[in-house]
Order: sequence, then structure tokens, then C-alpha cells
Amino acid sequence: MYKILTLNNISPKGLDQFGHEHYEVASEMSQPDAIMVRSANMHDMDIPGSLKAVGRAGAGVNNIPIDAMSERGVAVFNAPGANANAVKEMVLAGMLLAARNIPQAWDYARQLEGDDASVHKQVEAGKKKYAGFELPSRTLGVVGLGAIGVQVANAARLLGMRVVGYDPHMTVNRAWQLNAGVEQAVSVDDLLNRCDMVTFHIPLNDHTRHLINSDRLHNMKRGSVVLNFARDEIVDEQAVLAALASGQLHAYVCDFPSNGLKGQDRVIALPHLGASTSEAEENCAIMVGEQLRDYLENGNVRNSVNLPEVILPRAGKSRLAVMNRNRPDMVGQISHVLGQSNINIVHMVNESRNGIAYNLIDVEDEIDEEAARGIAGIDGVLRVRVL
Ligand SMILES: NC(=O)c1ccc[n+]([C@@H]2O[C@H](COP(=O)([O-])OP(=O)(O)OC[C@H]3O[C@@H](n4cnc5c(N)ncnc54)[C@H](O)[C@@H]3O)[C@@H](O)[C@H]2O)c1
Ligand SMILES: O=C(O)[C@H](O)COP(=O)(O)O
Repeated sequence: MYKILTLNNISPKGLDQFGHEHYEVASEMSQPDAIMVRSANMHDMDIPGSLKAVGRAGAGVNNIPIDAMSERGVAVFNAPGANANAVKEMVLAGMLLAARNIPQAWDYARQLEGDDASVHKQVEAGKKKYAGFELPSRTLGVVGLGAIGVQVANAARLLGMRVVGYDPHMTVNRAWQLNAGVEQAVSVDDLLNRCDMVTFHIPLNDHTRHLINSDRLHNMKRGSVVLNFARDEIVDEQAVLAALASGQLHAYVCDFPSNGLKGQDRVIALPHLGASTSEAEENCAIMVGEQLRDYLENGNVRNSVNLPEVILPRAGKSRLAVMNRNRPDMVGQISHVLGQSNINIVHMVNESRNGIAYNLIDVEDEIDEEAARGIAGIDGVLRVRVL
């Protein structure tokens, strides 16, 4: 029986795959084997010794202490691309809201008083304050050409915009998906110089915190729009507020409200709604649920953020999954322990990533407790599971 602890509301479509026969799923439990989470902050959480895996039903993993999880031999998974369309649609909405001053105009219309003739008069007199601009004459900068960024860039091209993209680590697969008309910037500064609107689709980390600061805002065209559906800290909020006040920025559209942004006229702050559609919630929960099941039951690793991709069809009678520090002679020591217990290896794979190695070892016979204990006792081994 495996125990799955949920820290946020996870779509039932994803949880349904954990059949009652082999799984217990609850929002409160002790000694979980795995955790399913969305945006709950796990940094200050006590990590139970029983924990083997964390599944982030979404993209961003900055709420999970990845290094601490690796140290404890815990695999962390996410659901790349599963909510990308939902975010793309929100970015397109944000661009149109800002370009046509829709929130301010809507607010104006909602507050009109008097009879219909008077309302009509006020409409015609007031509308000039909300005149906007159209997208095809403008350039959109897209920072981060991953699952979301590529979809946003392609959609903006279809709307007739000029699009400039920047991503120093773009994958070949993403390059294949990108509209050929998207132009390449050589740096964030190069991109900002060239665009009227900029949107960020990058993870939050030490390199991206406050990527948008006062110097960079100053280098943008006057009257630009910044869209941030990535993470609040990508942007220096004080610098954005100053740029709005001076007119350097026309609007700031984001998914991360704060006290500082509250009540600001040209700020459109949504309550972290980018991935909140039934489709995205289901896609994420199903994808990460499948990955957790395959990891718990077979040790296979798909879409992990701290382990290498390892998928091995099962062979032999039982399987060992071993996570260890990536040092010389670890495979030698593991096979020596198996040899001493007279256990024959049928098939094995060893892969590594960022100082962590992961082994799947299929053997001819049952693995006895003494052999498993022997492997767990090797210096540098972080986790041993017999599957
Ligand atoms: N608002 C929401 O609800 C919502 C939903 C999904 C994702 N997000 C956020 O958006 C981020 C991106 O999501 P994704 O699914 O596109 O992820 P992704 O991993 O597919 O793409 C991220 C891209 O950013 C690039 N990148 C990293 N550092 C960069 C830098 N300094 N400059 C330029 N590019 C850089 C990477 O190479 C990668 O291609 C997530 O990490 C998450 O924080 C928010
Ligand atoms: O990184 C993500 O996937 C988004 O920020 C979505 O977060 P949520 O799952 O809490 O809506």
C-alpha cells in the first residue's frame, strides 16, 4: 500500500488513477510515500523519512526545496507543458486588456449614473480617455522560449505582431515548434530595446530574481507594457511602480497581487489564475500522477527536476532502484554486494545528473533484506528501494 499526501486541491481526474487497492490518498496523513502539490510552500516543511517522491502538478518548482529533497533521496517531478495553453490564453488576454485600457474603461462604464440619455452622453464624452493601440503595429518580446513562451510567441505572430525572443538554453524541440518569423535577441537588454510589450516565461531562481529592474525599465521604449505570468520576484516591484508613475511604463500586467500593487491605476493583477482552468488542472494532475505511479511501482523516472530520465522495461524477478551521489566505484560497490549475496543481474542502467546518480537493476532472484541493507550502507547511497 502506497500513501499519497496532497498539499493542495488536485484534480480528481489525476487522483482517480491511484486505485484503492494499492493506494491511500488524503490531505492529512503520516508517513506518506509521495506528496502531490501545486503552489504550497514546502521550504519550511518537515520532510518525513518515508517520503520517496514529490509530484508538482504544474510547472514552477520554486516552492519545493529541490537540493534538500535530493540529499534525502527524494525524486521531484513536475508536469512540463501541461498548463502552457492556459497561461498563453491569459497572456493574450493581458496584452489586450493593457492595449485597449479595458479595466479602466470598464470601471468607468460601471460607475456611470443617470438616465440612458445621460449615460450615452457620458460614454461619448469619456471614451477618448481610454483610446488604445492595436497589436499588429507592435513588437512583443518573449523572455524564455519554453513550453509557454513558444506558444505565446507563436500566437502573437498569428495576431500580426513582430516577435523577438530570448532564451540562452532553448532546446532543439522547442526551436522546432517556434514560428520561423520569431526574431532572436542576443540578451535581455537587446530584447527590451526592441519591444513595446515584454512577457516573461522563465523559472524563478538566483539568476532570474529581479531580472526586470529600474535600469532595464529605463532602457525600454517609453509607454511599454510588462507582462509577468512567471513569478512575482522576477520583477522589482518598486522599480515597476516608479516606471508607471513616470509614464515610462504604460501598464504592468501580472498574476501576483501585492499590497504595493493594490489600487494602482495601470496595474492589472490577477490572483495567480494562469493555470486555473479545468483542462490545465486535469492535464497536470494526470501527467504528474502517472509519473509518480511509475516511479513508486517500477522506479522509472520521467520529467523529474532532480533525477536523470531513466525508463527500463522490467526484466527478471525483482528490481532495485538506487539513488546515490555520483562518485567513482558506486556501481562497482553495489554489484559487489549483490554478488556476495549470489544475486545475478539481468539488466541495469545507470544515469547521472547534477551530482546525483540513479540506477535501476533487474535481478534474476528475489532481493533479500541483507543485500538491500548492504547497499543502503554504502557511503554515498541516498535511497534504496526493492520493487
Ligand atoms: N502564472 C501561472 O499560473 C504559471 C503557470 C505555469 C508556469 N508559470 C511559471 O512560468 C515558468 C515557465 O513555465 P514553462 O512551462 O514555460 O517552463 P519551461 O521550463 O518549459 O520554460 C522555461 C524556459 O525559460 C528558459 N530560461 C531559463 N532561464 C532563463 C533566462 N535567464 N533567460 C531567458 N530564458 C531562460 C529555459 O531555457 C526554458 O526554455 C514556470 O517556471 C513558472 O514559474 C506560471
Ligand atoms: O508553475 C505553475 O504551474 C503555476 O504557477 C500554477 O500554479 P498552481 O498550480 O498553484 O495554479
